[in-house]
Amino acid sequence: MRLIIGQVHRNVLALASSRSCFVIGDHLPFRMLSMPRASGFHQTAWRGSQTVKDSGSTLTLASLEVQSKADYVKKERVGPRTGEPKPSSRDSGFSVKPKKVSSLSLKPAKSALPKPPVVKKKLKIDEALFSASSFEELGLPPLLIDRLNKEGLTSPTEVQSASIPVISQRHDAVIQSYTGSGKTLAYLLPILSEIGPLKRAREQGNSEKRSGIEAVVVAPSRELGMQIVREVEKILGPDDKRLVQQLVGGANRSRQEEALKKNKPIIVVGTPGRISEISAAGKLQTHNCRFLVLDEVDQLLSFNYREDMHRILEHVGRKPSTSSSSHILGPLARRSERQTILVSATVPFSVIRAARSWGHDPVLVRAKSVVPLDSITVPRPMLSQGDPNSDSPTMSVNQAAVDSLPPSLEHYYCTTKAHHKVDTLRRCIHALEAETVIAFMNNTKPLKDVVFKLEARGMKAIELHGDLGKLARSTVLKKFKAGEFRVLVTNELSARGLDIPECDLVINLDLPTDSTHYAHRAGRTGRLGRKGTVVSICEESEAFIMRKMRKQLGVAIKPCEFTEGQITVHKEEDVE
Ligand SMILES: Nc1ncnc2c1ncn2[C@@H]1O[C@H](COP(=O)(O)OP(=O)(O)OP(=O)(O)O)[C@@H](O)[C@H]1O
Repeated sequence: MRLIIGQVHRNVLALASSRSCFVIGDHLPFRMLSMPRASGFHQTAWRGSQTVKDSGSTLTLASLEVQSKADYVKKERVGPRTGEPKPSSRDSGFSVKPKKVSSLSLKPAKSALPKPPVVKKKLKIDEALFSASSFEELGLPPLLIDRLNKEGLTSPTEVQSASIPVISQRHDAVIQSYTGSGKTLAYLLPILSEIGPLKRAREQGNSEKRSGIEAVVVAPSRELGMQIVREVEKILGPDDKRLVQQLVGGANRSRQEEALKKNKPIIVVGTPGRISEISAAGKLQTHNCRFLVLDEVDQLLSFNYREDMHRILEHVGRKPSTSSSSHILGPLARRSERQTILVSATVPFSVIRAARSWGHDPVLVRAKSVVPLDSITVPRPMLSQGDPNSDSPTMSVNQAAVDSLPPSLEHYYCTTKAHHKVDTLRRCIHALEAETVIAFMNNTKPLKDVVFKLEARGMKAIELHGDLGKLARSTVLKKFKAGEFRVLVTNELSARGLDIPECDLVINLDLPTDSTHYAHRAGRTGRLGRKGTVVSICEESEAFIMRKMRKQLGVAIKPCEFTEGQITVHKEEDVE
């Protein structure tokens, strides 16, 4: 066995000892790397006491012995003018349903009365995700475990159980696990075990004295960057939260530079542009840095970030493997200089290749497996059998999306004319009785129009895009998370990393450009094993794209329509 991973929970960490066990061979798709997911996940998530529609040629999930909120028939009154169904309460095990603005009113109702407090529903988390061991078993320091317990975090998710020992053993790692599975803490916890006030006590004579920034976390968007900062702050606690510094774009740069000087943070989290800007100005000293994390690495390695990422990779930690002494001292010495951790739900082969060239004995960590990257070979396109387009260079990108989706998600698509999309969106939200909805479009301009149309029909909606300032963006998110708006209409900006646990429906008002983008958008719902539904609304001429994505992602994306306040799921043959 080439790698020693240390004391790890037996059921969780399956370290590949030979290439033949886990290799992605020419005929073995990428997904074969992982062990089977938590069983029964998908089906149990939908058990409820719903009435199921069963109608002749129409296939319902009940006929497949899977119950879904999509299937229950609701005896809803239909609005006299809009023909729109009235929302009814849902028997779904959710705690409380906040009252939404009636869909019958054509204009948003303005009332002089004080606003009733928004009661947010709680979506249930699937316990199968926590089949793994306790934080104690993973060897985290007691102080850190105390802090986690105070935050209500008592057991690690599967990907955390797999990652924490690997990172603690100083391996460079690529962490791949589906959206909402807890990847942020999967890398933050072992890092915070090694640096700062919560770190584990070192054996006598083995204490490394370090000062300055010890970890740099890079994320592609301000929102994701700030979300990671908040996670670190929560763990560090109020007295030590100054030890994490945000370096995101759009915020005041000189204030960030002052804070770096004054607070002497041990960890910085930021966007590539701002980190490299401050580094180039000589205000960010990262030579002693022990950890470099690239969150959403496949996006960070895209052309847009090339120059900034180049600088970051050159300046964070000492350059690996170039000095003659590091050659003499061997891989262990080089390894101590910087640990590189790459994270995403979608890992194309380009990331594996990059990780190999930056890392020392790097491993690929997934929820139930850890394999040396050396054992991974270029995957053959998934669609090679019988697909004439299978040699297209985009295939490796599509391949990356496999296993990126939470198993608790339901996927549908429906077709409509372009000018009826917003109407279909409204019908869909009512039929599924969704309360916290993220609707994605491809461009910024039409977002406002959609918001206007929804508001005009009494559905509280707000837009989020990159043209808004940093403050406006964070205000929008705060209000949406607080339940002040039912629909967030947004673009690709919100597709990655955004964690809004209450989100129960994602809608694609424009189809995503490929299955990787589909996966990240879809992953905004169904977080941490909660229920979630994804509906793509497209034109008839685009339906083939959905069928293609279904193949590429390896999930059922069922054709459906929304009529009379309910969803009707079709057999695929009905629409072909
Ligand atoms: N062990 C745990 N116990 C309870 N909640 C957890 C645990 N770990 C993470 N969470 C919560 O789960 C949610 C999802 O975590 P996170 O955002 O890290 O997922 P992710 O895998 O990075 O998703 P994405 O790929 O979309 O970025 C967050 O709200 C986080 O606070």
